[in-house]
Amino acid sequence: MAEPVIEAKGLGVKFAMNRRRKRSLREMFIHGNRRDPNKGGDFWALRDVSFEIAKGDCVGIVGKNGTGKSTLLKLIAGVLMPDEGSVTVRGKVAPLLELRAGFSDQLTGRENVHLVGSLHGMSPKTLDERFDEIVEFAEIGKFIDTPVRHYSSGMKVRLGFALISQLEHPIMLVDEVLAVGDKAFKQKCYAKIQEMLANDRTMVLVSHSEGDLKRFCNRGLYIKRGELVMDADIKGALDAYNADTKAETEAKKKEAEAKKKAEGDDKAA
Ligand SMILES: Nc1ncnc2c1ncn2[C@@H]1O[C@H](COP(=O)(O)OP(=O)(O)OP(=O)(O)O)[C@@H](O)[C@H]1O
Repeated sequence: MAEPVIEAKGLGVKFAMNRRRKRSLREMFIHGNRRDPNKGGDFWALRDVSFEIAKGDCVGIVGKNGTGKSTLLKLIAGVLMPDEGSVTVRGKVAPLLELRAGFSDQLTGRENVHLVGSLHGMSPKTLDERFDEIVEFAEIGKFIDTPVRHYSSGMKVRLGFALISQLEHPIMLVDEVLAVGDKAFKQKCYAKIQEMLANDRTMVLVSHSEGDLKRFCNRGLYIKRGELVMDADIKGALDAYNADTKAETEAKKKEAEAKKKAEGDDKAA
């Protein structure tokens, strides 16, 4: 049997709860330059996550906000190192993470396309040949010579997608990108992704859109509080996630009703 393209074994990442954020002047004035010890400490954003992804698979990662989906993509992309376990990726990765392709705000769209394209291994010749196609796909027009900091989030995503989808790398990582584009752009992205998957590429997609996940993915990983609780076909993973969400909503509703009733009983007494 062929080796998996992506292989995660016992993956774990922990973050410092209160470490990386700089303090505002106001907070420094109130608290001094000391950290609040109660807010410190580490927490595991992902723990003991193991799975294998075969060539040609399109895997959707589902789960609530803050459960570790983007963290998992960053581990696969190699931009984050695990604290436990390992991830082996066999092949080059085209990453479209965090609604941008790694663009620098102060550079123009044109400069970014050349810089980021070459960082991903595109030759100057290929970049020149494909430049017009990239700009046309992104519908950026004359704004290609404007610094990216003046772009709307939709424009950044369009240019990022147009560039990264030109890479011929066998593995594509996509984080919530499809949520940002307008309807017409989404249709173009769908067609492009279908084309890439038809060419036997492997894709890992993080999305909160059930429609997008069902459209592309044959498999689903459901992550709950940093743990992989379901590795199944996409319908199975979504069904498990939806069932948990429904149960949580009902439990919260019951809790609120009980609280309201107790308050009413107190008033009546
Ligand atoms: N660099 C970091 N430093 C500290 N904590 C982090 C860092 N990156 C992520 N986290 C925390 O790790 C947890 C998982 O974050 P992650 O972005 O992976 O969640 P997610 O499932 O992708 O969420 P969403 O659906 O909202 O995008 C969250 O609690 C988040 O606040």
